[in-house]
Amino acid sequence: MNEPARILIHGASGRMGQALLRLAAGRDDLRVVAAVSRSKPTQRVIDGVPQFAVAEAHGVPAFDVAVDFSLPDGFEAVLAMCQERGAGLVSGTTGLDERQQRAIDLAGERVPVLWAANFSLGVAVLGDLVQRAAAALHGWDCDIVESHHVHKKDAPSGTALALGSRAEQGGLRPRYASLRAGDIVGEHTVQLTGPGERLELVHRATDRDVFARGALLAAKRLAGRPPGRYRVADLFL
Ligand SMILES: NC(=O)C1=CN([C@@H]2O[C@H](COP(=O)(O)OP(=O)(O)OC[C@H]3O[C@@H](n4cnc5c(N)ncnc54)[C@H](OP(=O)(O)O)[C@@H]3O)[C@@H](O)[C@H]2O)C=CC1
Ligand SMILES: O=C(O)C1=N[C@H](C(=O)O)C[C@H](O)C1
Repeated sequence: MNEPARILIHGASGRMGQALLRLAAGRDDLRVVAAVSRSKPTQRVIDGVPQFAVAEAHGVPAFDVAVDFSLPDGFEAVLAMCQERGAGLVSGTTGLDERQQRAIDLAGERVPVLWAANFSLGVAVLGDLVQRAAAALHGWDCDIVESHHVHKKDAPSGTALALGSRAEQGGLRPRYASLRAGDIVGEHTVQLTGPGERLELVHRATDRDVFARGALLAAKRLAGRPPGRYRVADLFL
Protein backbone atom coordinates (compact mmCIF):
# COMPACT_ATOMS: atom_id res chain seq x y z
CA MET A 1 0.00 0.00 0.00
CA ASN A 2 1.68 3.32 -1.06
CA GLU A 3 -0.85 5.70 0.49
CA PRO A 4 -0.40 6.11 4.26
CA ALA A 5 -2.37 3.40 6.07
CA ARG A 6 -5.31 4.91 7.99
CA ILE A 7 -5.01 3.94 11.64
CA LEU A 8 -7.48 4.02 14.53
CA ILE A 9 -5.92 3.94 18.01
CA HIS A 10 -8.11 2.15 20.59
CA GLY A 11 -7.09 2.81 24.20
CA ALA A 12 -5.69 6.16 23.10
CA SER A 13 -5.60 7.84 26.53
CA GLY A 14 -3.52 5.04 28.09
CA ARG A 15 0.24 4.59 28.53
CA MET A 16 0.50 2.62 25.28
CA GLY A 17 -2.09 4.72 23.46
CA GLN A 18 -0.12 7.91 24.14
CA ALA A 19 3.13 6.29 22.95
CA LEU A 20 1.38 5.08 19.78
CA LEU A 21 -0.03 8.54 19.00
CA ARG A 22 3.35 10.23 19.55
CA LEU A 23 5.29 7.74 17.42
CA ALA A 24 2.66 7.52 14.66
CA ALA A 25 2.81 11.33 14.27
CA GLY A 26 6.45 10.97 13.18
CA ARG A 27 5.71 8.42 10.42
CA ASP A 28 4.84 9.27 6.80
CA ASP A 29 3.47 5.80 6.07
CA LEU A 30 0.67 5.99 8.69
CA ARG A 31 -2.12 8.49 9.32
CA VAL A 32 -4.07 8.36 12.58
CA VAL A 33 -7.71 9.11 11.70
CA ALA A 34 -9.27 8.47 15.13
CA ALA A 35 -8.29 8.08 18.78
CA VAL A 36 -10.77 6.11 20.91
CA SER A 37 -10.80 5.85 24.71
CA ARG A 38 -13.35 4.64 27.24
CA SER A 39 -13.98 8.09 28.74
CA LYS A 40 -15.46 11.07 26.95
CA PRO A 41 -12.63 13.19 25.49
CA THR A 42 -12.01 16.61 27.01
CA GLN A 43 -10.97 17.96 23.58
CA ARG A 44 -12.58 16.92 20.26
CA VAL A 45 -9.34 17.15 18.25
CA ILE A 46 -5.78 16.84 19.60
CA ASP A 47 -2.80 17.48 17.29
CA GLY A 48 -5.13 17.05 14.30
CA VAL A 49 -6.48 13.67 15.49
CA PRO A 50 -10.27 13.42 16.13
CA GLN A 51 -11.02 12.00 19.61
CA PHE A 52 -13.93 9.65 20.40
CA ALA A 53 -15.38 7.94 23.45
CA VAL A 54 -16.19 4.24 22.96
CA ALA A 55 -19.90 5.09 23.08
CA GLU A 56 -19.42 7.37 20.04
CA ALA A 57 -17.24 4.94 18.08
CA HIS A 58 -19.96 4.29 15.45
CA GLY A 59 -19.06 7.80 14.18
CA VAL A 60 -15.37 7.13 13.49
CA PRO A 61 -14.19 7.75 9.89
CA ALA A 62 -13.01 4.94 7.57
CA PHE A 63 -9.77 3.26 8.67
CA ASP A 64 -7.55 0.43 7.41
CA VAL A 65 -6.28 -0.99 10.73
CA ALA A 66 -7.23 -0.47 14.37
CA VAL A 67 -4.36 -0.66 16.86
CA ASP A 68 -5.78 -1.75 20.22
CA PHE A 69 -4.02 -1.53 23.58
CA SER A 70 -6.92 -1.35 26.03
CA LEU A 71 -8.41 -3.77 28.53
CA PRO A 72 -10.23 -7.09 28.01
CA ASP A 73 -13.68 -5.58 28.63
CA GLY A 74 -13.17 -3.26 25.66
CA PHE A 75 -11.77 -5.85 23.32
CA GLU A 76 -14.94 -7.31 21.80
CA ALA A 77 -16.23 -3.89 20.75
CA VAL A 78 -13.11 -3.07 18.74
CA LEU A 79 -13.01 -6.56 17.23
CA ALA A 80 -16.65 -6.16 16.13
CA MET A 81 -16.00 -2.68 14.72
CA CYS A 82 -13.12 -3.98 12.59
CA GLN A 83 -15.31 -6.74 11.16
CA GLU A 84 -18.19 -4.35 10.44
CA ARG A 85 -15.81 -1.94 8.68
CA GLY A 86 -13.78 -4.64 6.88
CA ALA A 87 -10.64 -3.31 8.59
CA GLY A 88 -7.65 -5.09 10.11
CA LEU A 89 -6.84 -5.31 13.81
CA VAL A 90 -3.49 -5.24 15.61
CA SER A 91 -4.07 -5.88 19.32
CA GLY A 92 -1.69 -6.10 22.25
CA THR A 93 -4.37 -6.20 24.94
CA THR A 94 -3.49 -8.89 27.47
CA GLY A 95 -5.66 -10.81 29.93
CA LEU A 96 -8.06 -12.00 27.19
CA ASP A 97 -9.97 -15.20 28.03
CA GLU A 98 -10.34 -18.31 25.87
CA ARG A 99 -13.65 -17.12 24.43
CA GLN A 100 -12.03 -13.88 23.30
CA GLN A 101 -9.13 -15.81 21.77
CA ARG A 102 -11.63 -17.96 19.84
CA ALA A 103 -13.37 -14.77 18.70
CA ILE A 104 -10.03 -13.66 17.20
CA ASP A 105 -9.82 -16.96 15.29
CA LEU A 106 -13.33 -16.38 13.90
CA ALA A 107 -12.63 -12.75 13.02
CA GLY A 108 -9.57 -13.95 11.09
CA GLU A 109 -11.95 -15.59 8.61
CA ARG A 110 -13.21 -12.10 7.66
CA VAL A 111 -10.41 -9.59 8.28
CA PRO A 112 -6.64 -9.65 8.92
CA VAL A 113 -5.95 -9.86 12.67
CA LEU A 114 -2.73 -9.92 14.67
CA TRP A 115 -2.92 -10.33 18.43
CA ALA A 116 0.35 -10.61 20.33
CA ALA A 117 1.21 -10.47 24.02
CA ASN A 118 4.43 -8.66 23.22
CA PHE A 119 5.50 -6.55 20.22
CA SER A 120 9.25 -6.42 20.95
CA LEU A 121 11.70 -8.13 18.63
CA GLY A 122 13.69 -9.48 21.60
CA VAL A 123 10.69 -11.35 23.01
CA ALA A 124 9.91 -12.83 19.59
CA VAL A 125 13.42 -14.31 19.56
CA LEU A 126 13.20 -15.31 23.25
CA GLY A 127 10.16 -17.47 22.51
CA ASP A 128 12.18 -19.57 20.06
CA LEU A 129 15.07 -19.87 22.55
CA VAL A 130 12.74 -21.00 25.35
CA GLN A 131 11.18 -23.72 23.23
CA ARG A 132 14.59 -24.96 22.10
CA ALA A 133 16.01 -24.96 25.64
CA ALA A 134 12.94 -26.71 27.07
CA ALA A 135 13.16 -29.44 24.43
CA ALA A 136 16.82 -30.05 25.33
CA LEU A 137 16.34 -30.03 29.13
CA HIS A 138 13.99 -32.92 29.74
CA GLY A 139 12.77 -33.16 33.35
CA TRP A 140 14.12 -29.75 34.45
CA ASP A 141 12.03 -27.28 36.45
CA CYS A 142 10.74 -24.30 34.48
CA ASP A 143 9.83 -21.08 36.32
CA ILE A 144 8.77 -17.85 34.64
CA VAL A 145 9.16 -14.71 36.72
CA GLU A 146 7.71 -11.44 35.40
CA SER A 147 7.96 -7.90 36.83
CA HIS A 148 5.83 -4.92 35.80
CA HIS A 149 4.68 -1.50 37.00
CA VAL A 150 2.13 -1.24 39.78
CA HIS A 151 -0.71 -0.20 37.42
CA LYS A 152 -0.72 -3.46 35.48
CA LYS A 153 -4.00 -5.30 36.02
CA ASP A 154 -3.39 -8.83 34.68
CA ALA A 155 -1.06 -11.49 36.14
CA PRO A 156 0.74 -13.50 34.98
CA SER A 157 1.54 -11.14 32.12
CA GLY A 158 0.51 -12.08 28.60
CA THR A 159 4.17 -12.45 27.69
CA ALA A 160 4.82 -14.84 30.60
CA LEU A 161 1.89 -17.01 29.46
CA ALA A 162 3.11 -16.95 25.84
CA LEU A 163 6.64 -17.95 26.93
CA GLY A 164 5.08 -20.67 29.10
CA SER A 165 3.25 -22.02 26.10
CA ARG A 166 6.58 -22.21 24.22
CA ALA A 167 8.11 -24.09 27.19
CA GLU A 168 5.17 -26.52 27.09
CA GLN A 169 5.70 -27.06 23.37
CA GLY A 170 9.29 -27.97 24.30
CA GLY A 171 8.03 -30.48 26.87
CA LEU A 172 8.31 -28.65 30.22
CA ARG A 173 5.45 -27.53 32.48
CA PRO A 174 5.98 -23.90 33.57
CA ARG A 175 5.19 -22.27 36.92
CA TYR A 176 4.67 -18.54 37.21
CA ALA A 177 5.57 -15.75 39.65
CA SER A 178 4.56 -12.09 39.26
CA LEU A 179 5.97 -8.92 40.83
CA ARG A 180 4.36 -5.47 40.64
CA ALA A 181 6.70 -2.61 41.61
CA GLY A 182 7.22 1.05 40.73
CA ASP A 183 7.41 1.91 37.03
CA ILE A 184 9.03 -1.29 35.67
CA VAL A 185 8.20 -1.40 31.96
CA GLY A 186 8.35 -5.19 31.59
CA GLU A 187 10.86 -7.91 32.56
CA HIS A 188 10.66 -11.66 32.00
CA THR A 189 13.02 -14.37 33.26
CA VAL A 190 12.63 -17.98 32.22
CA GLN A 191 14.57 -20.05 34.75
CA LEU A 192 15.37 -23.66 33.88
CA THR A 193 16.74 -25.62 36.81
CA GLY A 194 18.35 -29.04 36.70
CA PRO A 195 20.49 -31.04 39.13
CA GLY A 196 23.47 -28.87 40.04
CA GLU A 197 22.88 -26.17 37.40
CA ARG A 198 20.52 -23.44 36.28
CA LEU A 199 19.93 -21.64 32.97
CA GLU A 200 18.28 -18.21 32.89
CA LEU A 201 16.89 -16.53 29.78
CA VAL A 202 16.06 -12.89 30.47
CA HIS A 203 14.40 -10.06 28.57
CA ARG A 204 14.13 -6.52 29.95
CA ALA A 205 12.16 -3.78 28.24
CA THR A 206 13.27 -0.37 29.49
CA ASP A 207 11.04 1.79 27.28
CA ARG A 208 7.45 1.00 26.22
CA ASP A 209 8.12 2.76 22.91
CA VAL A 210 9.61 -0.57 21.85
CA PHE A 211 6.12 -2.15 21.98
CA ALA A 212 4.47 0.85 20.31
CA ARG A 213 7.01 0.86 17.47
CA GLY A 214 6.46 -2.86 16.90
CA ALA A 215 2.68 -2.47 16.86
CA LEU A 216 2.82 0.42 14.36
CA LEU A 217 5.12 -1.57 12.09
CA ALA A 218 2.70 -4.49 12.34
CA ALA A 219 -0.22 -2.19 11.45
CA LYS A 220 1.56 -0.94 8.35
CA ARG A 221 2.43 -4.49 7.28
CA LEU A 222 -1.08 -5.81 8.00
CA ALA A 223 -2.90 -3.10 6.00
CA GLY A 224 -4.28 -4.51 2.76
CA ARG A 225 -3.50 -8.15 3.62
CA PRO A 226 -6.08 -10.88 3.07
CA PRO A 227 -8.16 -12.11 6.05
CA GLY A 228 -6.31 -14.38 8.47
CA ARG A 229 -4.92 -14.65 11.97
CA TYR A 230 -1.34 -13.46 11.72
CA ARG A 231 1.54 -13.83 14.21
CA VAL A 232 4.41 -11.45 14.95
CA ALA A 233 6.76 -13.91 13.27
CA ASP A 234 4.70 -13.70 10.02
CA LEU A 235 5.24 -9.95 9.81
CA PHE A 236 8.59 -9.32 11.58
CA LEU A 237 11.00 -12.26 11.43
N1 LIG B 1 1.40 -6.59 23.65
C1 LIG B 1 2.29 -5.70 24.12
O1 LIG B 1 3.42 -5.56 23.57
C2 LIG B 1 1.90 -4.82 25.25
C3 LIG B 1 0.67 -4.97 25.81
N2 LIG B 1 0.23 -4.13 26.79
C4 LIG B 1 -1.16 -4.28 27.19
O2 LIG B 1 -1.87 -3.16 26.64
C5 LIG B 1 -2.99 -2.88 27.45
C6 LIG B 1 -2.99 -1.39 27.81
O3 LIG B 1 -1.89 -1.10 28.63
P1 LIG B 1 -1.66 0.38 29.19
O4 LIG B 1 -1.61 1.34 28.07
O5 LIG B 1 -0.53 0.30 30.14
O6 LIG B 1 -3.03 0.59 30.02
P2 LIG B 1 -3.73 1.94 30.49
O7 LIG B 1 -4.57 1.58 31.68
O8 LIG B 1 -2.72 3.04 30.62
O9 LIG B 1 -4.70 2.33 29.27
C7 LIG B 1 -5.87 1.62 28.97
C8 LIG B 1 -6.59 2.32 27.84
O10 LIG B 1 -7.71 1.52 27.47
C9 LIG B 1 -8.90 2.30 27.60
N3 LIG B 1 -9.99 1.41 28.05
C10 LIG B 1 -10.15 0.83 29.25
N4 LIG B 1 -11.27 0.09 29.26
C11 LIG B 1 -11.82 0.24 28.04
C12 LIG B 1 -13.00 -0.24 27.44
N5 LIG B 1 -13.86 -1.02 28.10
N6 LIG B 1 -13.26 0.11 26.15
C13 LIG B 1 -12.39 0.91 25.49
N7 LIG B 1 -11.27 1.42 25.99
C14 LIG B 1 -10.99 1.08 27.26
C15 LIG B 1 -8.58 3.38 28.60
O11 LIG B 1 -9.47 4.48 28.41
P3 LIG B 1 -9.79 5.50 29.65
O12 LIG B 1 -8.48 6.18 29.96
O13 LIG B 1 -10.81 6.41 29.10
O14 LIG B 1 -10.26 4.62 30.79
C16 LIG B 1 -7.15 3.70 28.21
O15 LIG B 1 -7.15 4.50 27.04
C17 LIG B 1 -2.91 -3.82 28.66
O16 LIG B 1 -3.72 -4.94 28.37
C18 LIG B 1 -1.43 -4.22 28.67
O17 LIG B 1 -1.21 -5.45 29.29
C19 LIG B 1 1.02 -3.12 27.25
C20 LIG B 1 2.27 -2.94 26.75
C21 LIG B 1 2.82 -3.78 25.72
O1 LIG C 1 1.05 -4.10 30.78
C1 LIG C 1 2.20 -3.91 30.35
O2 LIG C 1 2.83 -2.86 30.60
C2 LIG C 1 2.82 -4.94 29.50
N1 LIG C 1 2.07 -5.94 29.13
C3 LIG C 1 2.42 -6.98 28.26
C4 LIG C 1 2.24 -8.34 28.91
O3 LIG C 1 1.25 -8.53 29.65
O4 LIG C 1 3.07 -9.22 28.69
C5 LIG C 1 3.73 -6.78 27.55
C6 LIG C 1 4.76 -6.00 28.31
O5 LIG C 1 5.44 -6.84 29.17
C7 LIG C 1 4.20 -4.77 29.01
